[in-house]
Amino acid sequence: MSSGPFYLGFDLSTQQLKAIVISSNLAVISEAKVDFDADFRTKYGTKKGVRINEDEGEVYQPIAMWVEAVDLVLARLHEKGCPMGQIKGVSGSGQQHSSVYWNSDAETALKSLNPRHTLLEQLGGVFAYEFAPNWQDHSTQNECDDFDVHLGNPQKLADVSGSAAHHRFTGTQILRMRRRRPQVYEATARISLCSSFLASVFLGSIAPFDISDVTGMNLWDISAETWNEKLLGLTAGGKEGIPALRKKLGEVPTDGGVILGTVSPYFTQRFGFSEDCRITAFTGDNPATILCLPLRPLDAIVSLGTSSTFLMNTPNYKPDPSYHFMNHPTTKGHYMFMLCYKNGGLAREKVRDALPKLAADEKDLWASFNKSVLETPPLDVHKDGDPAKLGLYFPLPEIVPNVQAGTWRYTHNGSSLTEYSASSKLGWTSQADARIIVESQALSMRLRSQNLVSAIPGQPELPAQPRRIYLVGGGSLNPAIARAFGDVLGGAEGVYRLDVGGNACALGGAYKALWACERGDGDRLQSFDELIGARWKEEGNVQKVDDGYREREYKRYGDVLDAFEEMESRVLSVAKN
Ligand SMILES: Nc1ncnc2c1ncn2[C@@H]1O[C@H](COP(=O)(O)OP(=O)(O)O)[C@@H](O)[C@H]1O
Ligand SMILES: O=C(CO)[C@@H](O)[C@H](O)COP(=O)(O)O
Repeated sequence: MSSGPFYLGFDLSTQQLKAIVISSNLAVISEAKVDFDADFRTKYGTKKGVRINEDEGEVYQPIAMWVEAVDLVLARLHEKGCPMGQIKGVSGSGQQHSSVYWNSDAETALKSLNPRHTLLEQLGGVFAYEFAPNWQDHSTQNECDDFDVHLGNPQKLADVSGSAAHHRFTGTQILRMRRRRPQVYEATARISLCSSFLASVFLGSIAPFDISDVTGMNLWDISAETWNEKLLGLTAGGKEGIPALRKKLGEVPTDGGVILGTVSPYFTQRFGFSEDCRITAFTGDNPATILCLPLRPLDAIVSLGTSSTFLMNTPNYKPDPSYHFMNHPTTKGHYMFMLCYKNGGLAREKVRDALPKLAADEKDLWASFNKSVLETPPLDVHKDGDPAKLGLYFPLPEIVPNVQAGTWRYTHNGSSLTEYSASSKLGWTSQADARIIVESQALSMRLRSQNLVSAIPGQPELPAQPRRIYLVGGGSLNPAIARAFGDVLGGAEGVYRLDVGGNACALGGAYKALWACERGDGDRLQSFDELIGARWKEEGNVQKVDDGYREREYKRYGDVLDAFEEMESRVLSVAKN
């Protein structure tokens, strides 16, 4: 094992709490995780990590479950022999947008944690609301409507805050909390995001928001680097409510590498952390993902977790209501471009579960799904003249585009788009669905990112496309998905999978802790890219899993992009009527 110092990164995602420990030279030393459904079974009443109130569109998670998971994941790291005493810095990530409402006892309780008792025993009573709205929550349509008009229109809101109003964005969630549960809003002393909640537990004091994660709230003015007064007024119910809301939100340090303090004595005494182990700002899971490798402009990351996201690092701020721009978590003047789909992993699982079972499925849950994807030709066009198949598979209401749940199947014969009907002579098998859902997710990403890609320097003969596509998240383990994403999205240098693919956000968190602790200062201050870029080696960290750009396929999918867009608008216009 390498010798210390070591750095610890967390990821508090929808279904799990993951931890990863790395050395200064970026070697992975130890990993552990808690899976909410598997480890806590029925204790918290969650399914796929969340609870749902269908009537109101609320999707939420018990905070007690997160609190209990912190002790458990650390106990697991400890049992594995992880040298806790040599951990010099801690950071991490949390699912974005999710909010925690602390009451006025919280600060004192965090400061006086007793290592002889569990966190859960001591933090049970410090929340004004015992649940955290999950990013899949869609209870805030009225609040989104209010946000979208408050600065004039959705584009103006996107210009200021990086995004138009979204159900899961924290500003709309806080506004709904004030309207729907005014007693909770009143009793709330501080509000955290999931990321700053986790940082607070380690710090033993309520931690500020991170400069990147704060841009997932619809409240932060990105260019002014401060809260937007008008949006605070809307959320607080008028000008007079703004000071109280500001207090709940706190100050936001603009430096992503800020050291917040040292670890709470609870962790030194209970798990053997060193007293000088430093806590740095925790960020969102997507911002942390772009920190898991030195990501150049024109590289793209596709995260295939519960949600699917498409991420790029760019110096160009070009906000639009249909996607998100967020502050880069470490690099001032850079932004994270993001598309976020609610129907990612769970939608693919639904299609997978409808397939006829194969013997191979006993060993690999994805065997029949993968066979179907690989044996179905692009767009299910078996021979010249067959129409292309296009579909949208949204078991949950979708974010991109903002449409209700449903499944839609269309065919396109080169000039016209027709809704598929079961009575059509043309067959549409469940095997075709496997290929079409994966293509559809990638086509949506290609459609919306086309203005961000350009010709690759040194390869002017290639059409504009990402240079590399990196796959991360649970679905990155899947070779058939890698192949189909390469077919649709290209990737001039290929499609790569991160070796800790399911743990990319936690790894990005660990790199952030390392950078914050070792970046130096004054004239010797190193940027994240300089520090991590100099230590990061491709070998052992990423594997090429697909060639990416194939001229014929890339063109074939390019030819149906307009039809795909048209299918989305038809679905949207029917949904609106
Ligand atoms: N071999 C695989 N093929 C496709 N999807 C997979 C595979 N293994 C895991 N997954 C998907 O990964 C998802 C979990 O990914 P993960 O990144 O851990 O999620 P999260 O961070 O949202 O909790 C599951 O919903 C599952 O559908
Ligand atoms: O809402 C978003 C991004 O805007 C989601 O990407 C969440 O950040 C959670 O993602 P998982 O990692 O749990 O899938």
